[in-house]
Amino acid sequence: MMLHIPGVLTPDQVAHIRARMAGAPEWLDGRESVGPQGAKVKRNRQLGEGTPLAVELGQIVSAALMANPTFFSSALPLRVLAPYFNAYSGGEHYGLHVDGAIRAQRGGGAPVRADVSTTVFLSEPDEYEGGELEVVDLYGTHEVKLAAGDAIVYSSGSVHQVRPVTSGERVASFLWTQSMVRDDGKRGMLFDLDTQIQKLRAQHGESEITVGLTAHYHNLLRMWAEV
Ligand SMILES: O=C(O)CCC(=O)C(=O)O
Ligand SMILES: [Fe+2]
Repeated sequence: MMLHIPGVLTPDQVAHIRARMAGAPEWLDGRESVGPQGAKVKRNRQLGEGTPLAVELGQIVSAALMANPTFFSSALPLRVLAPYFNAYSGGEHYGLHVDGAIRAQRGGGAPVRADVSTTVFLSEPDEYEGGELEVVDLYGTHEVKLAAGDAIVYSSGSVHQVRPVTSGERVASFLWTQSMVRDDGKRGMLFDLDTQIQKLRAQHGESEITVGLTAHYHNLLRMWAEV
């Protein structure tokens, strides 16, 4: 499942994050945070993991995502890893790769299984050329380039890449989530069911039918969720 979630961050939050990141000494070569396969195709910069600045800005992004009902319903988050921040310019890119399935938590804690990948765009599409996030799934290749503050949520099992940024600069935040529902197909079905129940409730109010369907949703969650 791939889902575009508009307006995860407000324009003020985007402006604040960008002002804090601009010219910060914490920017490092993105190859420092990947294994040998990723390092061959990765050319970008990232805010140093665990630096006070990355932690401070990461908290804004995590809090906004966790407060977003569409993110919650689509990702069904159990554990959310601290967000990262990246920047691409001057032809920088991140070639075809897959995100590692198991990720250590900074500062200890149980490892997290990456089920859902999220990119929150921090640059407007007209600020740079190229830089599309291309996600390959069963249905083909999907090109994603969203407004600043919008997020894309996709399966961490998908091969993907960030196309070279040929002019301007693309900055973004990205993170991994372990979902209560590991399987992408089941998670997608739960999201669809929840969305339809919400629409039914909005159009016709609460009724015996919405209560019955909500019971069905929770019974599926009980069957499929790990907590
Ligand atoms: O910048 C993005 O949209 C995604 C970055 C990415 O795929 C990664 O760092 O693993
Ligand atoms: Fe990736």
